[in-house]
Amino acid sequence: MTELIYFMKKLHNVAGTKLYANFIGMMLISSIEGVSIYLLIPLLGLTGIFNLGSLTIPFLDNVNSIVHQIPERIQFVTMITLYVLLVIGQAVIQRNQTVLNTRIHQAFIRSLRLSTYRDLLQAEWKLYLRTRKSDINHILNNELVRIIQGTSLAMKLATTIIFTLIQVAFALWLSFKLTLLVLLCGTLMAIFSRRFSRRAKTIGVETTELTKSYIAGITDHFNGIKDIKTNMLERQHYNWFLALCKQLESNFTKFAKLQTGTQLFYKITSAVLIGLFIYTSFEVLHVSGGELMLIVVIFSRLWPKFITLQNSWEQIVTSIPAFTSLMDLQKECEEAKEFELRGASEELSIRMQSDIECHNVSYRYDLNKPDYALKDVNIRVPANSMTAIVGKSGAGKSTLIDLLIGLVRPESGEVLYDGVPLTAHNTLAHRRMVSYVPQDPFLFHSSIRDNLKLVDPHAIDERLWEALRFAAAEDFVRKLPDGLDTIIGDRGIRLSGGERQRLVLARAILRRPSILVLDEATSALDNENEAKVQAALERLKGSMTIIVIAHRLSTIRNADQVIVIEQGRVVQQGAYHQLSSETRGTFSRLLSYQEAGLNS
Ligand SMILES: Nc1ncnc2c1ncn2[C@@H]1O[C@H](COP(=O)(O)OP(=O)(O)OP(=O)(O)O)[C@@H](O)[C@H]1O
Repeated sequence: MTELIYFMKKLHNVAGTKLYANFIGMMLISSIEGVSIYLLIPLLGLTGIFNLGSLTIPFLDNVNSIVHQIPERIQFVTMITLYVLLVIGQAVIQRNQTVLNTRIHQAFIRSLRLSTYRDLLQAEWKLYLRTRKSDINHILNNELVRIIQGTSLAMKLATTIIFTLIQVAFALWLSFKLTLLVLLCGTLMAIFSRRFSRRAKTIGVETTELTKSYIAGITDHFNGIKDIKTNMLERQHYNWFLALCKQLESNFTKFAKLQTGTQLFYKITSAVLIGLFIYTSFEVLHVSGGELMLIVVIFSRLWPKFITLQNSWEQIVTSIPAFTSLMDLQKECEEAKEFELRGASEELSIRMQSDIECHNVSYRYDLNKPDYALKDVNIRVPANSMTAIVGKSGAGKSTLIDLLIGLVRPESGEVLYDGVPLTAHNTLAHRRMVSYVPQDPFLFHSSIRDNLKLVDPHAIDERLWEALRFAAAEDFVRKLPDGLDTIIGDRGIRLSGGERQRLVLARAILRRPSILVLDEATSALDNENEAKVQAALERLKGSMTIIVIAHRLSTIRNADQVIVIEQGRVVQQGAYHQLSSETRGTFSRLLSYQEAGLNS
């Protein structure tokens, strides 16, 4: 319930006065519907089906006296015209209200999408270390839709409640005892229906879990489709998918069964009650035909409202787990917030002058476990030089880079830029100096030009070619039929691994960073292209700080400094030739493994 109120408040903030207009529209539609049905009674009276004058009830007395003021020859036509006008009026209002309702809900979904997306962008890297990307996709796709459905239903429910109350008041005026009896039955039914609502909530939780698994599964499978195809894993994945689809089907069927079960229950009760009322009225109380008609009208107007209320409530309850998912994600984002997107400067404001240092830096991914990814690290990365970080797989190289660029914060110790400790306040200003090239480059399904201009939307073609030349990518781009306008596919799938790496390197250079970080960024290059990239990096030395992680040690021969990490600790630090001459050191061992053709 708290979740529902929270999102209704958000809806109110987005829609403002339009929400009231929408509400009034819904009320008008329901009122006209009610009035036009009650108008049928005098209409039927005029046809002579029963005698209006025989009824001694206030509403019909008033209507009767108004009807008798109309000249007799046009009474019937006037009543029919009034009825038709009311129905047309209702249809016109209905159309406008539907459009307004769509506008409100589209604005609301946009606002939720934008705020969630912004919160995610503003969150620290640590949020992404513990959250599955597919869960984020799931919330931004499925759960948002369920939230909109839930809030929309809540609005309708509020209108139904108000309208039911008006109808109850009206019905009480027409027949106090009968209405009281209907209300009593309704209350008993509502108490009995609580078990339906509890069941609806359980189904809702199951829906969230199943759709989450669905999105996670298909994301994983299609990310790893090459693995699936090359290892012939299609059958296993198909069987998994089949089982999940069956569970989803069963979940939706369960909800449909629940809803129709509630409806059936209410309808059966309604038939039994109406039968009982008619029997008692006719046989025991000996009421007239007109009053019996009234009983049927009241009952047929009021009772379906109880069914609608119960059904809407069940649907709202099933969407509550979606509300909770989004609220949890928002809370996590808020706790992990590292900056405010609005007003954030795009400038590469600072340039590093002296060095980056780590003072006794230790880091653990999981504070509840004893294993440190890095322990007591003390290093210095001088400005405008090339530093290489080497070590076995899992030694802690990428973690060290993440700490150096402020993506994660040390558990203890400090990272300093030009002697100033990196803090929550200045991290982003420093990170703007960095261009990072990962091992698995990130490219969009768009043209080469768009992918490059992502970092500098105003860059002219000449600068794009210059960056491509630098990254040894000019030749292959020129050979492509559409050159810079070539569409490169999902994550650049239409290019080779080496071509992708060179494109991302060109993009990194285009930014003219103060610090260039290459995390295994040349691993997919052949010897010729690697030599070209090395020569380019050599030219850059002196104008920017270059930090390189490389498994292939030949690529770091020109480094000014090599840092060797083993099991999270820095075990050697110095110039390439100095370290290679320390025969008992880790670096010499790594070198000899590679020379012998073994993997480190
Ligand atoms: N997101 C994570 N959650 C938990 N542990 C992690 C995470 N990322 C890395 N680790 C652990 O931290 C340690 C250091 O990992 P890191 O990725 O820094 O090694 P690396 O030297 O870069 O390895 P590689 O050369 O294989 O990329 C490893 O033991 C790894 O299992």
